[in-house]
Amino acid sequence: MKLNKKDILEALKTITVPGAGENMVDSGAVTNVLTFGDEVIVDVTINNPTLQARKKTEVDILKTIHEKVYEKAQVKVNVKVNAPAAPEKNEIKGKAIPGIKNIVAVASGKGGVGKSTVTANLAVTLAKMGFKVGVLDADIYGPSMPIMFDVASERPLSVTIDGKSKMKPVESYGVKVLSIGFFTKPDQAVIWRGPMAAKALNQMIFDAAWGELDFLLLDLPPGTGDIHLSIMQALPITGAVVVSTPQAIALADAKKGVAMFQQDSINVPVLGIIENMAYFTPAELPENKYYIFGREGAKNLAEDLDVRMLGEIPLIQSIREAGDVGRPAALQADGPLINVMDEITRNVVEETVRRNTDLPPTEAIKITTMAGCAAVKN
Ligand SMILES: Nc1ncnc2c1ncn2[C@@H]1O[C@H](COP(=O)(O)OP(=O)(O)OP(=O)(O)O)[C@@H](O)[C@H]1O
Repeated sequence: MKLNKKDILEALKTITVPGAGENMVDSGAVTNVLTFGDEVIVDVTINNPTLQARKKTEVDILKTIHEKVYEKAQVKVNVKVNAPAAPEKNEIKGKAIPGIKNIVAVASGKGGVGKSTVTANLAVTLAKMGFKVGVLDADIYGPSMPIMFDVASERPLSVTIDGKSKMKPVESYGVKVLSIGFFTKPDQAVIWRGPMAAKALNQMIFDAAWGELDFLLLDLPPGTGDIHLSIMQALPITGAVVVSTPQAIALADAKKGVAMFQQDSINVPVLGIIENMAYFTPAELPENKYYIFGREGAKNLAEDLDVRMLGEIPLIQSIREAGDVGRPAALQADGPLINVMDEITRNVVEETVRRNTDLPPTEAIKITTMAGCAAVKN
């Protein structure tokens, strides 16, 4: 069949590119259409640089041409991203920390959704991939990293670096850990309020001997309170990952979490959403998936907010057991979590690289390639 350009343009007038109100032809997003027999090449330019936006544009064009013009048309879509001009001043806030390349905040709107479990598993997976990783547990309401890394009875030692006394993070499974939990008794209610907690956190960052780190994961307290603001003002946060479970109530809070980071005055890029406890898989029936808390809620939320869905973590008994005994489940030799965590971690690295390409380089945003990360190359 010989396709004609006019029919293609008419069909493309029925769809938009992400973020645009007008259809993709009238908005000027479609910059060229070429037809040869049953082949079509569509050049389209979009403003949104995310992988989802590019994929969605491509799929929408493909589907529309197949549905409205010719179902066997061979369609090639060239998506160009009209990258926003690099901001004049670096958007990263706070002082850059020498040696720390990326600070990734792990947040959740609601408590108990598994934010700390995800942080611990992300950390050990990044370390397995060859990255230098630190975890800073800033969850003043329930610091859980000392237990999750089996270092609850340890305390950071003091070391002298360049004549200054510094706090040496405790090391476990190749990950350097500092936690507000090291400075409180386990049974003591933590009633620190924002400024005090922020001061303690500042010390754990600026007065700590982290050494060289590719990633410092920051386990934030749940919610969107004052303490978050203090932390984000004090620290050069590269990007944030938001953890949610599939229930509507958790998703509503996750949405607030994403909105907090995206607020103009904060403007911390959201790397994506991770859905935890996405489905239940019993150990004896590893192929079965039971969506007990609802299905694809986080995926829909990610699409809605136009942020990346980084992956789904199942509800598995061994994840809870591993957390309780202080050996993150991602360290197991195999099991249902390994592939899932590898994929999510790769996605986090990918999004960090993408985000760093869009901003001018600073001390805080140095990872610009994924070279050296064997697992990422797979
Ligand atoms: N995917 C999972 N499968 C099984 N258990 C899980 C999973 N994720 C988290 N858990 C368990 O749920 C409990 C809460 O998890 P976690 O402490 O990580 O939540 P949190 O969001 O960090 O909580 P907080 O509100 O204290 O910050 C823990 O006992 C943990 O082991």
